Amino acid sequence: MSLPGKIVCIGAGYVGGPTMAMIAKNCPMIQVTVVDISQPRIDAWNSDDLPIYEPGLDEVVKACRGKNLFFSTDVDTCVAEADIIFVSVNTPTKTKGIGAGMAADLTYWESAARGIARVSKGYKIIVEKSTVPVKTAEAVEKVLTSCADSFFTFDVLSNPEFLAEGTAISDLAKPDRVLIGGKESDSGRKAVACLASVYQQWVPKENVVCSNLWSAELTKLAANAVLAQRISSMNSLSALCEATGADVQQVGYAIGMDTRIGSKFLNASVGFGGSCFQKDILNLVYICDSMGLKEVAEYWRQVIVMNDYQKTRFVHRMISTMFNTVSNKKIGILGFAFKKDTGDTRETPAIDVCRGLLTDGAKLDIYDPKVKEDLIRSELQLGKFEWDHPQAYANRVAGIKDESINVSSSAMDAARDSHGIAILTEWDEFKALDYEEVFKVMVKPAFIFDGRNLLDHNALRKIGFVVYGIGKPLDPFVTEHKET
Ligand SMILES: NC(=O)c1ccc[n+]([C@@H]2O[C@H](COP(=O)([O-])OP(=O)(O)OC[C@H]3O[C@@H](n4cnc5c(N)ncnc54)[C@H](O)[C@@H]3O)[C@@H](O)[C@H]2O)c1
Ligand SMILES: O=c1ccn([C@@H]2O[C@H](COP(=O)(O)OP(=O)(O)O[C@H]3O[C@H](CO)[C@@H](O)[C@H](O)[C@H]3O)[C@@H](O)[C@H]2O)c(=O)[nH]1
Repeated sequence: MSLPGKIVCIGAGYVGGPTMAMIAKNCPMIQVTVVDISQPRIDAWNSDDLPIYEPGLDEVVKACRGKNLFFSTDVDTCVAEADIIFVSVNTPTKTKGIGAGMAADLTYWESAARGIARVSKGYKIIVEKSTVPVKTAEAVEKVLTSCADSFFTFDVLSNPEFLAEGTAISDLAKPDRVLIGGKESDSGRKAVACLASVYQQWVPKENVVCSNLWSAELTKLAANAVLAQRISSMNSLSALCEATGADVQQVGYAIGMDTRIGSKFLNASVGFGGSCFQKDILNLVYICDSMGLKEVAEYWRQVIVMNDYQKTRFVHRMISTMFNTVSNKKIGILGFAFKKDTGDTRETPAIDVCRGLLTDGAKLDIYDPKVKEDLIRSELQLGKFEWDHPQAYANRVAGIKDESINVSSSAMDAARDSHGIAILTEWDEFKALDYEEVFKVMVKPAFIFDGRNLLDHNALRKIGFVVYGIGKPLDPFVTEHKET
């Protein structure tokens, strides 16, 4: 199967940028262009300060940019010239209308498809890279057939992306699998083989899996649902551990040794975040509901219910431990990103925890090594699901007062004069802090609420801290959690 000459990707985001950089790196004979409607984003991709932080990304981009990797806002020309068009635009949760708060908003997808139809001639392969509801390929096909020139022929493939942020480059370099779904027709099979040949430049053949279109679309939602379900399962057990004196890390370790279960994704936490898990599960629940599968919808909905419960539980635990009031108390928030090694704050549990504390009158001092002050402030003011809608920054949430929030440039500054510290992201640098010094600068009793079970709790207790860890036996000082 001959390789394509030119690939374009519509959407220069967390997926489009790194994925295309990896294709460019491994396929020097292919010209890869990433296009976007956002001029600032493209400018950043063309600069030394890339728009996203991802370990190893700078090196890959710098090695290929200007050779066979390009970033451009000239969407029409690049699409017209490409043999394969990846579509990696955002597919956020709808904020209004039918399915608001649940269904995927396909506005950006449809607009990309109409753009392709407008400028395309000859034969092209259109690849769904965005996470989309099952049967989106059918809708895309209808848009392309009704809007395009009669000289345009195409195949639509589903090639969902499974990279995780923070490890995107290593995930892309050695993916567990690459999944390609296509139509079971001659043309569909050829298109699948063509895309597979691109990945096979660096991914072993046996790791490139082919399926029908609908299986590939559903697999993406299912994979995220199952991963998130494991975390919610452990988080539910963490509440039981605290009630019984069991230790969720010991439980997770022992069940993970069962090879049928496996050890990954069993860490209880303050809650899962990120742009995908909640959005994709809500989408799955909406699809099940739409198909009349109420019990199935309810089953998956519980994964989100448990995640929300965990974030609320953490805030309640903090407040009840600090003598049932945080009013006017300074609290240091260490970590705002949804996980370490990323500056991404989309759906980070820190938003809900911070809002919960602010509602109870706390003064927050927030530090994250990779998240800038403006982003922290706007995240705390945006309505639910609005982060992925470009127009949303105009509609700030009323009631969050800027003066209740300070953003510091070091963990020590955030901790100074605080009554308590909450660890909300598992950044390595929080493990290396000098906690003797931290203890000295805090108000006593000094509380640490470890939302990631990152620190050595016994060592902290020896210094004098009162410590709460998710799902860990309770410090005698920590009051029993009571729902209010
Ligand atoms: N972030 C992840 O780790 C991840 C992983 C796997 C899958 N996904 C899925 O991939 C998709 C993209 O996610 P992301 O995190 O990269 O989003 P993102 O918001 O970072 O990037 C999307 C980009 O698409 C651009 N865009 C929107 N409409 C456009 C159009 N018509 N023409 C050109 N550009 C357009 C936006 O300006 C934006 O820069 C989503 O469906 C997401 O669910 C994300
Ligand atoms: O044991 C665990 C593992 C993760 N998390 C949290 O879960 C969230 C998601 O983490 P992770 O899955 O590592 O990052 P994402 O970048 O959101 O990646 C997920 O979502 C992507 C977008 O769909 C998929 O491509 C990936 O396969 C899938 O792992 C983060 O808040 C983590 O802190 C836990 O609380 N406990």
